[in-house]
Amino acid sequence: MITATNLTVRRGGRDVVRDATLSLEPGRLTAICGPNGAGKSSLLAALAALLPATGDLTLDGRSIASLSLRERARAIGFLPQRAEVAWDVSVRTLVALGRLPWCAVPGRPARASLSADRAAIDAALAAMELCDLADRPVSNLSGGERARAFMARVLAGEPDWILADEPLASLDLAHQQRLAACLAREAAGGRGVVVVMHDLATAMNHADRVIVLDQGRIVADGRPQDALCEAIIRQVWQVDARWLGDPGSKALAT
Ligand SMILES: Nc1ncnc2c1ncn2[C@@H]1O[C@H](COP(=O)(O)OP(=O)(O)OP(=O)(O)O)[C@@H](O)[C@H]1O
Repeated sequence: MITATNLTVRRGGRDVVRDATLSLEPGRLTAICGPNGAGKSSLLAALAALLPATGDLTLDGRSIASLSLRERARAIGFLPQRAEVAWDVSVRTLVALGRLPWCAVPGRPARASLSADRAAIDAALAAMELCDLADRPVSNLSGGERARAFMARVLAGEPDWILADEPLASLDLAHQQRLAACLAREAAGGRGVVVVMHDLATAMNHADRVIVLDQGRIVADGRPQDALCEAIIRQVWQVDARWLGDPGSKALAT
């Protein structure tokens, strides 16, 4: 379980996440929603201990700050909103970099065999439908293909937790649906999955829980139908919207 107590993130002289207190459970897909600038990316990065924050942050009862970088990287796979490659590599190499936390370093044995590494890389490439693109340089990919390659890098690491910042943003409709279903399956299989997303219908239809942030504060946290009810949407996004359709395939009319 990831537990944050009074987590506050200060950036540019302002508190952009204020007093966030929440417990995230494994085996669930949690969506973080909110308007632009609400603090979603800042909260996600702080939950992964990638951004300085005040307050308490623990993973299974241990302070995340006290974990080694390797332990942290094995536990939490983080997908930033704007992932970059330092130099141009093939898709397969990029995805293989997700295995780094499992590699041997002097004095410490690897916890995964080469065949386990290969299997994890192949599974991640297949899950993100990248097998045909595996030998292409990342620089030659389209925006959506590139986004899937970075997601595959996270999946290849087989982390206990997947924290992904807008992984659906540049995907076409079919790939959005398939990635949302993939993340829901990862959660059903026991991983903790936390995803920042703007598409409220995807959050409504796929998430087990939705956290709504507004101006750095958590203003709703619960089942999608409660946290994303029409009154909250009006209050937070200032849009008159109506949910249509049946549970699992709802659409938002504005
Ligand atoms: N490096 C930074 N320095 C100063 N302020 C920052 C920095 N990064 C973000 N901010 C500010 O922090 C606030 C929260 O930003 P954050 O990226 O967490 O929002 P967000 O909810 O993820 O937004 P979006 O939906 O636009 O991605 C914003 O007001 C933003 O301008």
